Amino acid sequence: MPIATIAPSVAQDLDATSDAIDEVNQLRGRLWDEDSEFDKDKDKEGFRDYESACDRVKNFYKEQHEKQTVAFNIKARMDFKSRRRARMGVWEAIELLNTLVDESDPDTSLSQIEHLLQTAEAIRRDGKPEWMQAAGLVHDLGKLLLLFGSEGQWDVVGDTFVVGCKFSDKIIYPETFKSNPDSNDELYSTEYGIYKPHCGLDNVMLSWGHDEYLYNVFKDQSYLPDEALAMIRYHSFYPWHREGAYRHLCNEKDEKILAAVQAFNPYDLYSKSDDRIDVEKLAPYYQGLIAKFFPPILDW
Ligand SMILES: O[C@H]1[C@H](O)[C@@H](O)[C@H](O)[C@@H](O)[C@H]1O
Ligand SMILES: [Fe+2]
Ligand SMILES: [Fe+2]
Repeated sequence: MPIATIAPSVAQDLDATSDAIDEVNQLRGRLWDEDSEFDKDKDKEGFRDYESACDRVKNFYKEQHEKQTVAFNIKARMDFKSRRRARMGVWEAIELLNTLVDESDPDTSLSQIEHLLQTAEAIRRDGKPEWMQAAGLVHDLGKLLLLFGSEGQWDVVGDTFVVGCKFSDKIIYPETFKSNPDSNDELYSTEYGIYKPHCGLDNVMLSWGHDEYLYNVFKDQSYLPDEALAMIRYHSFYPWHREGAYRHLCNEKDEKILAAVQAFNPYDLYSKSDDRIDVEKLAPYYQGLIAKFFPPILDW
């Protein structure tokens, strides 16, 4: 947002130099543009090639698409609300996540900490605001569910989709939904299912996994702006942000947050081919960033 649009009184109160205004705006999530320099020179062909993906990936999606039912999703949300899984800081959580290998991902063999730092570094190099760097740094922390009693990988990782209405053919391996009992349900298999036209994504149940879990953790325990929370919540929702599905369920608010989620996506996806990073060297910078956007200890 241009500086001129800030109320003069606010600027005076802050005794602001333009640098100070920039900083305030960055923290509030106002100052950013959606263009990305970062992926300009990337060869995007090799990413998300599910046709020639290995059996590990194919088997993962077969199981996920069979088991993500409405009934399971209601149960997962009740379970989330009924207990606290851990208490720790964000950096500690990042270190803990490092033990995990994501079976749904055809594109990276790096550790999770490297993927988080690569994503955040790509955002930082592109001069994006601190809140977006913070979103990049934490966006996959929801995979901690794997250590908190998930049923498997199928209820944690992978792309997300809507349950409670017809499974979109824009989801990868759409044929695997044949074995999902909801495909034969007379309500859940219709275009709108349990939803009203343009009811808004806030009122729609996305398949349970690391996005939805982490959004619920951070929505009351962070100082992240709405755009950052949307990046976290919808980053795996490729049928929506990449393939254009589910527009009949979206409202005006969703059209706005779509731009934020799409702006985030290249950093998440294409940073997977970047150079290796030095975790120890970057740790102090990112610990400082964490202190700005999160309480020292959170309930997970
Ligand atoms: O395999 C990946 C991985 O699990 C990511 O964390 C997720 O965000 C993507 O949507 C998925 O395709
Ligand atoms: Fe993810
Ligand atoms: Fe990611």
